[in-house]
Amino acid sequence: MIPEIGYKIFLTMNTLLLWWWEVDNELDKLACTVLTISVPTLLLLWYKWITYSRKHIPPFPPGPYGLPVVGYLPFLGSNLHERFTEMAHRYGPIFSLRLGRKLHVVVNSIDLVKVVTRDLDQTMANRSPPLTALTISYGGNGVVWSNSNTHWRNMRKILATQLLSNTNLKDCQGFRTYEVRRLVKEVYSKLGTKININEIAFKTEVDVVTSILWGCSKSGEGNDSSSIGGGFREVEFKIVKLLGAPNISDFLPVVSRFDLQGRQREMQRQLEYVDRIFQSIIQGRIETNSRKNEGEAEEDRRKDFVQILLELMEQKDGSISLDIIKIKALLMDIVLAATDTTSTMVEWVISEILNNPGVMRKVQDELTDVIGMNVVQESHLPKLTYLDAVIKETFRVHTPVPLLVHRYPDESCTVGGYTIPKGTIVYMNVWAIHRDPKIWTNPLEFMPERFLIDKWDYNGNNFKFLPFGSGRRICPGIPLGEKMLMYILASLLHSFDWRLPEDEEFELSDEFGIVTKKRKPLIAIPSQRQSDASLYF
Ligand code: HEM
Repeated sequence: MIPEIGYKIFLTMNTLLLWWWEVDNELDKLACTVLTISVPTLLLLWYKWITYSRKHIPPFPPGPYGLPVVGYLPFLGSNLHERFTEMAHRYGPIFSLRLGRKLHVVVNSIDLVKVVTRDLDQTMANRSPPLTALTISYGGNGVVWSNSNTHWRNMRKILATQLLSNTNLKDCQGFRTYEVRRLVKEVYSKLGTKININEIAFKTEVDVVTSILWGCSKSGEGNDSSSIGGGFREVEFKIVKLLGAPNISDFLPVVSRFDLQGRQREMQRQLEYVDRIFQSIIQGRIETNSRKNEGEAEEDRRKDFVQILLELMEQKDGSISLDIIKIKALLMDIVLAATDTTSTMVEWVISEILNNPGVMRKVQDELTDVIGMNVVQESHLPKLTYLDAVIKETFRVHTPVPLLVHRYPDESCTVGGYTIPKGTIVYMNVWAIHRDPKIWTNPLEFMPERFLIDKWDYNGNNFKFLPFGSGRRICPGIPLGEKMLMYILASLLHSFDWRLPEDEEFELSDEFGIVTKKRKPLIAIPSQRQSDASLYF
């Protein structure tokens, strides 16, 4: 049977060959010869090229297998930063995992973070906002979730020159002093009672930030007529939780319109709450401005950020294109980025100080030396080097944004010898770097002294220590964040002794989110530390 089939194939080939060479003139014969030689040669070359390039395109980073359709999603668990660190021990400093349809890559070493944020900073500068982030950022119209484009550059420029410049921060010193003094006064009125540290720090930070943003809408220092309101902390906590929670709609776009977990709807509700506040501030300001234009007497006051943005919006030279949506998106970014991070850090620092009596003693000794029997002022802050080291050590151990905000390459690239295809979500696990025993001695021990040796800052140039990120997407709010942390902590620790309530369990575990917080809120009891009661008013 088989020889018969072989014979038939041979006959067919023979017939085809005879037909191929059946030509009448010399020119056709030449064409046949050229084709007979060139087609197999080209095929051979093409085959060689494919096998060569397959061998020379680096592979994807190693990683676990997942299930069809959902990938590794069901196995992730909740504390992503810890899970990713465990996986790095297994798969190496760079690994990949498929979540639904999307490839995710996690980078866990200083060398590779340097590649992402320095060598490939431009390629990796985009974001791919989750759907909840798109909702809360008015469609990615702010800074945090915007791609690296002209709009993003303009927004960062406005932040750097109009909001966070040295001059503006200096001009706003009065707001900070007022709110921090108010905090001390409030705690003084509650001596001996249980206080939720995050709650009081959050309120102070929100009041400072909103004063800088729209202070001129407040009818005077201390008058809360345009305050963002008591319910805002709960709303912000929900927003931050939703931003960090995995959403099936992001991983399986085919089901996204059903919003199976209800996360986009929940975020929409939070947006509506905050939007009502922004709308009333902006609308009120537009009306005030138009009354001024009609000749109403103008007070000689510094311009707040909302006023600056509205004036930029009116500029017709086309250098910056702003509209009300973009203004609201920028306000949202600032309020969200500045407040929860700062209050979370105040809570972690005081927790670590309470957990380490030796550290508490040294902090208080320094405060006594530098400030003595006076009210804490911003001019004291640069002299508090030990407190500064305590804050940095807390950033290392309890990194509040442990995976930074992910990057999203706009073209395929190579990191650590592996291919990262265009459109991969890239996380930088700075939490793992901050606890890497190859980099830090006794990394799990709280030792502020390590930050007294050498010069450390938050500018993302020392890749061992990146609590604010690095590269072009580094946090622009460092000057304000750093100042507020020092000021609130110095004031709370100089004015009061703190102790833990006996009936409350104290522990230091965390709960993952885009801002990773203390799992159990810190409750502490203040007592008066300064004999002079006038220091509290
Ligand atoms: C303790 C306080 C703060 C911490 C720990 C913190 C941390 C961070 C981190 C880790 C990032 C992401 C960086 C990256 O992706 O590489 C970030 C981005 C950002 N932060 Fe902060 N931040 C703080 C305070 C502030 C303040 C006070 C502001 C504004 C007034 C602010 C505004 C922003 C903005 C707008 C971005 C997005 C930058 C971009 O995508 O280009 N942050 N922050």
